[in-house]
Amino acid sequence: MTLYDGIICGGTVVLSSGSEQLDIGIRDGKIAALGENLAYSEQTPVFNAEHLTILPGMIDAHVHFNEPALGHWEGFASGSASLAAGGCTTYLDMPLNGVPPTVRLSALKLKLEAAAGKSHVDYALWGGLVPGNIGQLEELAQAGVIGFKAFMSCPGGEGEDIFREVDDETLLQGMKEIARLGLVLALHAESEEIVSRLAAEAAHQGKRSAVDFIATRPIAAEVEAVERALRYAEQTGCKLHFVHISSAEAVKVITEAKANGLDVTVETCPHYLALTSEDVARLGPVAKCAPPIRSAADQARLWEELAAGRFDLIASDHSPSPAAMKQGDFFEAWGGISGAQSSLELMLDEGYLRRGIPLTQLAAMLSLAPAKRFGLYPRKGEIALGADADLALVDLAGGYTLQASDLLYRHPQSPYVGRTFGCSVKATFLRGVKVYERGGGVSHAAEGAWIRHRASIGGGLDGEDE
Ligand SMILES: NC(=O)N[C@H]1NC(=O)NC1=O
Ligand SMILES: [Zn+2]
Ligand SMILES: [Zn+2]
Repeated sequence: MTLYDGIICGGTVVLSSGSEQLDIGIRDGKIAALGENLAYSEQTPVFNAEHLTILPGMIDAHVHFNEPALGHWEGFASGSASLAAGGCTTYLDMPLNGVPPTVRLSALKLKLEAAAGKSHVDYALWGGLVPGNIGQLEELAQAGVIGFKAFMSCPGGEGEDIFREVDDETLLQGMKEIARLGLVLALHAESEEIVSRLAAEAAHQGKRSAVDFIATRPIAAEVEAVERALRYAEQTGCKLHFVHISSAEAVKVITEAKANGLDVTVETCPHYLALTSEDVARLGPVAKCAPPIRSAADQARLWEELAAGRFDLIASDHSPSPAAMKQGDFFEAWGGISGAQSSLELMLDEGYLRRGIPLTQLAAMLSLAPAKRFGLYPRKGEIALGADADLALVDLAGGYTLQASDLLYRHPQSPYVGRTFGCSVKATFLRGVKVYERGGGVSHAAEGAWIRHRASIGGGLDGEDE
């Protein structure tokens, strides 16, 4: 009889080819068997997943966990616990808003030290492209960052050693270097010229409301930045990934660039799909982010783009701050939404239950595409023989209303508190080990490991990658 370390029985398993009712046999943290009525011994631990749907664990390509230095905003322990509770098994931590930002090798080492032994799920790290650090990119790539991130508009934050937006020359030369290194450049695409001018005008006119803030960051600012970056990509051959795209207009431009042969991918976030500008006005700064959340009509067009398959991936852009910074004047408040724990449930609720978008299509955006784009595939990204047994077990009929006390963030704030979901994550498995079960919470052990970009294994830095 085949021996397994564990079996998950009777769930509806979302494969890349469609959903099937299958047992999953796990050995050495990997998926060792997928089949009906797998045979196992009396000693084998069994998790009964009848009535549950099993998706590949989400890979959240975009979180800000703030360590080193700003662990009181969010940390690896609390942030990763919230992800585990939300069905996410791997995350990609952005090179900001911790201090120092991950823009040189010494900072990457500090980031790794801050993360070691604290994460409940696996993680990979982004490096940053900022003015003056092009000479540092190669070392970061060799050490195993999964790509680089740059801001085309001011990222906010205060202090000396903080992440800064790129000027056009840095962007162009940085793209040349990143093309040479063969990695992807992720871009926050908003035109600094447009948004800073509009913000100054609004301040001058005493405009302070949520609606005023949204008007300072128009869709045109996103489209202009996207178009400029695509021109540079054409010149340099650099692979691009547009993070948190908020408008169908920008998607259209990116789709055309893909058709012209550019290697470019596009992400959106659940908040652009689940909230509208009216919600932002009602909720206040807890729903402030950049680019801002747009009108109901704009949101409907985003869903059309998503249903048509024109978004490559979905990520949370979890960018929290202490509660005091998410209150008061809308323009002064921190820009960033806490959403890490709710991404998968929001996409299943709004995408599958309400709009009938197939589970396989959602899983492709939530897991497979990020794994492929950022060098984690085939180890991660889908439920397949030989892959890590990273799984989200979901009850698609098990609705609930989110309470602040459900949130595992460092600061339990979220624009989704009070929202009723039609489904819920019941359990999360990381490399075959149950790390979360609804009602029982997140396991004490923090066994999440650093995963380096596949192409860098054997490169510069001694890591924990197995
Ligand atoms: N600095 C930072 O995390 N900014 C993020 N927050 C947000 O709302 N958009 C971002 O890019
Ligand atoms: Zn951003
Ligand atoms: Zn971000």
